[in-house]
Amino acid sequence: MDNDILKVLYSTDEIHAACSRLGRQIQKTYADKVPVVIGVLKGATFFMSDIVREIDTYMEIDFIDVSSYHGATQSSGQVDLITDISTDVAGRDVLIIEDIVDTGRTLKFLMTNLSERGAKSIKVCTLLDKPEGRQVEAKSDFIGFQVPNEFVVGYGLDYDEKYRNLPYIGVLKPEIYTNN
Ligand SMILES: O=P(O)(O)OC[C@H]1O[C@H](OP(=O)(O)OP(=O)(O)O)[C@H](O)[C@@H]1O
Ligand code: HPA
Ligand SMILES: [Mg+2]
Repeated sequence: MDNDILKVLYSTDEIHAACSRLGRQIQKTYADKVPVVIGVLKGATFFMSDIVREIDTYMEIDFIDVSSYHGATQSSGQVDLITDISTDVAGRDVLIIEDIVDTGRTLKFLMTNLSERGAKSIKVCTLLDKPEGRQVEAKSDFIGFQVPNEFVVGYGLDYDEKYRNLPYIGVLKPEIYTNN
């Protein structure tokens, strides 16, 4: 897999340091609350499992599976809800955990969906923010890194469902997706 990577953006150690930093910020924000922390599948799997262990407060965790890239490097423009959370979020403080905010469509969909169900507050923590990709407004409260407008993979992020298990985050060589 390493041969398919143009450049490494964030090493395992840098990702771990970002999780610690974000965890401290989140812990302060929710010190006297019991948030519902929702990981967005599949991309946020590894980030979710690492970050919640950096936050020493009571919390509940749940997962929601939404999809819009369907293995491609461009958003289909349509966000599909594959599997819903099982928690009732009415009146609850919700923290969404994302791997990346790119066009902003997934986050906008989630914010609308969760606020319609009566969440008391909704905050967003994303490991990666790609502001140049934005098509709709979407703001995060806790951000690990700002990435350039390139297609990135690893640590949960996929191309064609692959590369999620890379332990670092890198830019995929364009010939990998332009040849397919
Ligand atoms: O800001 P956006 O342009 O909406 O992109 C961000 C979303 O896209 C990816 O999910 P994807 O649809 O690829 O599903 P996956 O997590 O299962 O790979 C990623 O994990 C984010 O959830
Ligand atoms: O750059 C990206 N890489 C992988 N998945 C993504 N989903 C949105 N943007 C990206
Ligand atoms: Mg994907």
